[in-house]
Parts: sequence; structure tokens; C-alpha cells
Amino acid sequence: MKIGRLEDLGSLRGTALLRVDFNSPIDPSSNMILDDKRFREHAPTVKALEDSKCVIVTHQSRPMKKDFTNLRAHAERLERLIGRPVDYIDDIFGACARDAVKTMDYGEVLMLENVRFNSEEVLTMDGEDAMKTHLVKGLSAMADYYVFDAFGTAHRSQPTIVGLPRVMRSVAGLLMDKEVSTLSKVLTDAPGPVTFVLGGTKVDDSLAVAKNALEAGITDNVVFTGVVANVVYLAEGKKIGKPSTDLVHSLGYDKEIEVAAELLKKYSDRIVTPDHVAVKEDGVRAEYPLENMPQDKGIMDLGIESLAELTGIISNSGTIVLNGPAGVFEDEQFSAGTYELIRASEKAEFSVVGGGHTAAVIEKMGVADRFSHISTGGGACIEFLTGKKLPAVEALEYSKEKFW
Ligand SMILES: Nc1ncnc2c1ncn2[C@@H]1O[C@H](COP(=O)(O)OP(=O)(O)OP(=O)(O)O)[C@@H](O)[C@H]1O
Ligand SMILES: O=C(O)[C@H](O)COP(=O)(O)O
Repeated sequence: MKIGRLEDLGSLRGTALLRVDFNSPIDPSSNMILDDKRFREHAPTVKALEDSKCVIVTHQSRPMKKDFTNLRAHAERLERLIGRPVDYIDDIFGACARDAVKTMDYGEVLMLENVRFNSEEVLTMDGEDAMKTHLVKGLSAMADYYVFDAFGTAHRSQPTIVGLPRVMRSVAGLLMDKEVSTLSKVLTDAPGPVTFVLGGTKVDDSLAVAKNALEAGITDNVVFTGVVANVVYLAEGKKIGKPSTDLVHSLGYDKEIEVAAELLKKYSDRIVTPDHVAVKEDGVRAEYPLENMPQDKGIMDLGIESLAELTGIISNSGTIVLNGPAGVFEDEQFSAGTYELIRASEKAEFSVVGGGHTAAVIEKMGVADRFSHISTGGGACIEFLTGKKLPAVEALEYSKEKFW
């Protein structure tokens, strides 16, 4: 890896600017953090910086969304987790933030305000433009070096991600390092056969991952479930009922039907979709072979009769990459497909999970420790697995080249 690591910095005294991704599900009415996985995952990096003055930069949500909020609760949650005081200041790089940093002692932790409160951070730009932003100039002036640990946001081209590493000596934090090295294993030396199980609603991402992984020989099989499977059915000319067809169109995935058709032309022998589906009839689960499903009902889950084939493929695989639920698991009647594919995947020699929904179900089932790696990234994990270099990785490589 051509990016710097924490250990490359030697002594960690001085002021560290630490970019994490504490973007988490929160209850907008109370600001309560509902899942602290990302806090737990970043905690070792905060701990590793305990001899420095640690200034934390992170975001929560995006402008206009209900959970776009200040970071007071985030600082409190981190404080509880690491067992050390974490100060919070409602400023990013203004006079108050600068004064707060100046008066810090070694061993202290300060969390700055939600960095997306600054309008520059929500813009997509290249590294050269990002270097010139007020945000990058202001933040970089407050610290001696930069630790980028925010793997979950490594696929975005925003100032703190692509700009700061271009103006400061920067290294990857422990989580970033772990994510990049574990996910790289999928691209290089995962035990075979490799099967990608892709569900959920992000059809464009899932098809791009499948295309790249099949073309590059990263995966042997792809199992599509969830809304992604619905698009594949349409590409095969199968009827999936009005509600599911309307959903595909309303999500803007018309073009993806063609993408799926192209994939099927080349790789039909390596692509599998469930041939039985579950729908809701009179309020309860009913199962049908796909070709006989009622056309006025929406597909809510894969059918149990498909499970033998899908779990068979999974259990014959050395590596499983699982991303996105197989059905509308939030409704208990339709969670079976998602749960059963998770149960089958946990037995693989090497198993990687991406995406917040899938990770949350796995935590709820209490089987997280049976997986080799549960990524903190949704979009970042899946983009990494397309083999594309993530903007954050590129920026850290640039930094290593420039400042070492
Ligand atoms: N057949 C289906 N019809 C409608 N919705 C579905 C279907 N299958 C799965 N879903 C929905 O997909 C949603 C999750 O998809 P999404 O792509 O966001 O998951 P993810 O991979 O965990 O990603 P992320 O963490 O980035 O949000 C769930 O809310 C689930 O209800
Ligand atoms: O949760 C995520 O995927 C990251 O924090 C990035 O958030 P974004 O999709 O709002 O850029």
C-alpha cells in the first residue's frame, strides 16, 4: 500500500486533525444515536492518538435531511465509549475553534462542529480545487498532521477528503487501514470460489460492482436479490407485477434494465436470481414461482423454495461478499430471505459484509463475530470492490509522495 500509516509518523505528539465518519442513524426528535458501530470502530484510532492533541472532524447526514444536526450527542457518545473527556465546540475553523485548539493539552480530545455545516464540504470537487477552499486552509492551519480514518466517506470527493491530504502530512487511521487491507484481499487473494450476494435498492451500484467483478475475474458467481433482482427479472423479460415494476421505474432504474441485459448476455451462467418470490396477500406472506406470481402484488422477499439453490451456491463458496438485504426485512414476515442468506454466508471461510442495513441485521442477529469483516462503508465498500481507486486513497497516496 502506498499510503502512510499511523506508525509511519513515529511520535504522535503535536496536534492531530482526525477525520472520522460518525454519520449514524439518529432519532431526529431527540438526537439520540441509534447505532454506534462507527464510534466503536473508530475508537482504537482515537486511543492511538492519546499522546497528541486530538481534534476530530466529522459529519452527520446532509443539508435538508431530518438527521442533519450538530454533534453534541456524538461527542457525548464518544466520551462514554473511550472513557475520556471529549469536548465539543459548535464551530469548525472560526476564532472559537482556533482558540479551543490553542488551549488544548496533550491527551485531550476536541470534536469540532458537523463539517457539512460548512457549504464547501458538501460540494464535489477535485483535489486541486479542494486545496484552495477556506475550509481546507482553515482546518490545516490548526494542526500538525492529518489522520484520515473515515472509510465510510472515502468515496466522496469533498474538501476534507481530497483537499486536506494535499496540504498536510497525512496518514490513514487504523480503521481506514483495516478496511483497505481487508477489502483488498477480496480483490487479490480471497479463497475461491467467490460469490457476491447483492441485494437492497442501490441497483446502479450493485450492477457496476457485478460487472467489474465478473469482468475482472474477482468473483465466480453473483447472486442478485432485493430490488436488484427485480431489475434483472425485467431484463430477462419476466413479469414481476405492477408494484415492483413501478418501483423500479420510480427509483429511476430504466437504464439499469439494459445494463442488466448486457450482463446477462455475457455471464448468464454465473448470475443467479431467486426463481420463487414472496408477496403480501390479505396482509400475510404468500409464495409463488416467479412466473405465476399475481401481477397486482409487489415482490417483498425471495421465496423459501429458492433458498436451497442460493444457500447451496453460498456454502460451496470460499468467499462471500454480502451487500444489501434480500427483501423488505423491516416487515418480519419478509425477513426470512435476508436472515437465511446471512446464516448461510457466516459459514464461509472468508466473509465480507457492506451496507448499513445488512450490518444492522447481522448485529441484531448477534452473529457479527462470525463474519471475517463487516465494513463501516456502504457506498465506499461497494465502490472499493469495483476495483476503482477511492478518492481518499488517491489523496493519501499523493500526500505520502509529497510529504515523505
Ligand atoms: N424487493 C424489495 N422491494 C422493495 N424494497 C426492498 C426489496 N428488497 C429490499 N428492499 C429494501 O432495501 C432497503 C435497503 O437497501 P440499501 O441498498 O439501502 O441497503 P444497504 O446495502 O444496507 O445500503 P446502505 O447502508 O448504503 O443504506 C431496505 O430498506 C429494504 O426494505
Ligand atoms: O454513511 C455514508 O455512506 C457516509 O457517511 C457518506 O455519507 P453520504 O452518502 O451522505 O455522502
